[in-house]
Amino acid sequence: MAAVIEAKGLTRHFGGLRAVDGVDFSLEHGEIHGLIGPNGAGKTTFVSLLSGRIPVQSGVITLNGEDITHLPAHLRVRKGVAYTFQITSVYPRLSVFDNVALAAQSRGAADVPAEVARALAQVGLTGLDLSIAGTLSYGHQRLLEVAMGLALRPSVLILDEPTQGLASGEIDGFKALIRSLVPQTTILLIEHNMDVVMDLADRITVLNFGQVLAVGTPDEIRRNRAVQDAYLGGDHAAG
Ligand SMILES: Nc1ncnc2c1ncn2[C@@H]1O[C@H](COP(=O)(O)OP(=O)(O)OP(=O)(O)O)[C@@H](O)[C@H]1O
Repeated sequence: MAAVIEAKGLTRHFGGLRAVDGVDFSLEHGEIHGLIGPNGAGKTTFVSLLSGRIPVQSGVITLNGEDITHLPAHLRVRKGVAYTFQITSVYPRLSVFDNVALAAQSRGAADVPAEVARALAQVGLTGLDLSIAGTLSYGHQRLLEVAMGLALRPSVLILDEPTQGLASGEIDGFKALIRSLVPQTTILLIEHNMDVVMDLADRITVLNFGQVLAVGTPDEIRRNRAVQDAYLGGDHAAG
């Protein structure tokens, strides 16, 4: 498999804090790649660097071989990299339809209503078009966020803790959704729910103190001693 996104030596410090510290990373076409690590390990900062939400201090990011290290976030979206970040990206006073329509319009979709219907069907929110987004359950707002990401028709979809707030009965549906998206869409998934990430991911990267602790299949990661130590021992809580 070829890399769709590659990062080399990616670094972002906040003052003396090494949030992301020389990370090498490769996202292969069509895979579901889990990104895990204890709280504060640098996961959100790392994907924010990939999406262009915050600037890189040093290192290089390539997308299909093209250097995008300094490309503004909206141009990365246009090139197919969509990052659905925490719930703040949903407009709570707008309808479900309008939220997804904004995303579809932003990439110049020809038939916005059809695009909205497609994205809502993919995440299982059909029928809630006219609901005001802010009145949805938290779990449904997370799915709405995914629908907004899908309306961008991304080749890479970065999801930051998408199952947070989902009821356990909704998690199976979410897993089926993610599986239905690959291989057309490549998925990078920050996930605290170990069962979800172990079940879904083809490969997992573990960050710890801003650095890559391990990369491997779920089985390899489960058996990795350094990973076990980072989660079970150490001086910070498990994520
Ligand atoms: N804008 C910022 N200014 C200063 N420090 C920051 C900033 N953003 C993140 N940090 C710090 O960088 C470190 C990495 O944070 P980050 O949110 O990337 O970790 P994370 O692995 O996503 O954590 P969590 O699992 O808790 O979401 C933390 O110590 C955090 O406090």
